[in-house]
Amino acid sequence: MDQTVHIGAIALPRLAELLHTPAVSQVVVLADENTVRQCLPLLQPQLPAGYRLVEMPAGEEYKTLETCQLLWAELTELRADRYAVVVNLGGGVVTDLGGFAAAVYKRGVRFVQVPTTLLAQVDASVGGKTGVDFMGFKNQLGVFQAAAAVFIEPRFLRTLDPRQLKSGYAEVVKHWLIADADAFERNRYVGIMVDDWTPVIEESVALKQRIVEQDPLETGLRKLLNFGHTVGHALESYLLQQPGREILHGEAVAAGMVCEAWLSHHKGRLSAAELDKIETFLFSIFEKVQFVLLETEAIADYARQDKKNAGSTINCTLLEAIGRGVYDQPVTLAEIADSLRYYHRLPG
Ligand SMILES: NC(=O)c1ccc[n+]([C@@H]2O[C@H](COP(=O)([O-])OP(=O)(O)OC[C@H]3O[C@@H](n4cnc5c(N)ncnc54)[C@H](O)[C@@H]3O)[C@@H](O)[C@H]2O)c1
Ligand SMILES: O=C(O)C(=O)C[C@@H](O)[C@H](O)[C@H](O)COP(=O)(O)O
Ligand SMILES: [Zn+2]
Repeated sequence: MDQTVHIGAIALPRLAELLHTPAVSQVVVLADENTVRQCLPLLQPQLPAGYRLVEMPAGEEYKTLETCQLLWAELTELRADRYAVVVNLGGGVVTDLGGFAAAVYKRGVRFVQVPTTLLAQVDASVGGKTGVDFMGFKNQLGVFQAAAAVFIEPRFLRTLDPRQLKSGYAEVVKHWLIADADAFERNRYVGIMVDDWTPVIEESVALKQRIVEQDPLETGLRKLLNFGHTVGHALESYLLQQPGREILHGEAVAAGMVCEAWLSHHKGRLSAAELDKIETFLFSIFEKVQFVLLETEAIADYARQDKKNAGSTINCTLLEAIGRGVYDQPVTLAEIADSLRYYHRLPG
């Protein structure tokens, strides 16, 4: 998967070059209610006159097929052809949904990603996974489709809520844990008090791209990028169904990484000392996700829909060491529930 990623002050001018060519018939910007207010003003000078804006409500609960229809209706009313370009301006919800909707409209129009959260800049906008949630399961419908290009402007992060910044940081930590022990060591005393995110974004994107290039369709190696997500998605999916118990994707992944680090230790792969190091670090940044013991089975049950599974075998990505992930490791539903009980017992 060949995907050009522009990072820094050069990004938005490069996007303008792409959009101001005769090969582009129409430009449709998809943004959510917050990125329209907070991010569109920075992007606007780079857009051609006559672009159309589609505004969607913000939040994971709107990452649905129904919301895709807003974009499909606008494209259809515009009679947009295959030379149209969809510009996804927002966090991972907008980039996942907008990428999917563009990939399906007339069997595919080009889209570009302009990620505005840390999570979308270090992870969601890169690598071509697009999709929406369905029947309570995360990213249940989707396609692998590379964006025409990705334009990352770290200045967007200036208006981002600190809780959202932390959520994105979980995916950065995930990248270190699966493939970069040195970065974990260098950064574990820094935390999220970062002035300029550019180097962190550059390193994370490069690491993700190295993996995606080798396995764009997730037949093997790419499953490393799913560390923390077997349990993380189960927790996120479960809590999203519970009114008033909102959880952010990165918060669920952080909890999932603790559980899956424990599973790695339980399976004899990861040392107790490294498990402790990971836990200590994650709890220095993330608050504990709250659930009651009675809920563990119901949460674990969501893992039966994980996309890495083969038949009834739940395949998890585990760690052999900090910086060394290993994929396709079978775990049982009972072990997943045990990992949640372990997490529940931890102080915090
Ligand atoms: N495709 C992938 O590879 C991939 C990778 C990781 C996560 N994801 C998906 O990404 C989604 C989470 O993305 P997210 O954390 O960006 O959430 P999000 O898109 O919901 O954005 C978080 C919130 O921040 C607001 N916002 C966005 N940019 C802002 C800015 N610059 N200033 C102020 N507010 C801003 C949004 O309106 C929203 O309310 C999940 O659905 C997850 O499954 C996909
Ligand atoms: O890019 C990937 O591959 C990932 O797994 C990145 C994850 O951080 C991301 O949350 C992804 O959307 C998960 O995909 P899914 O296939 O488990 O739905
Ligand atoms: Zn993720």
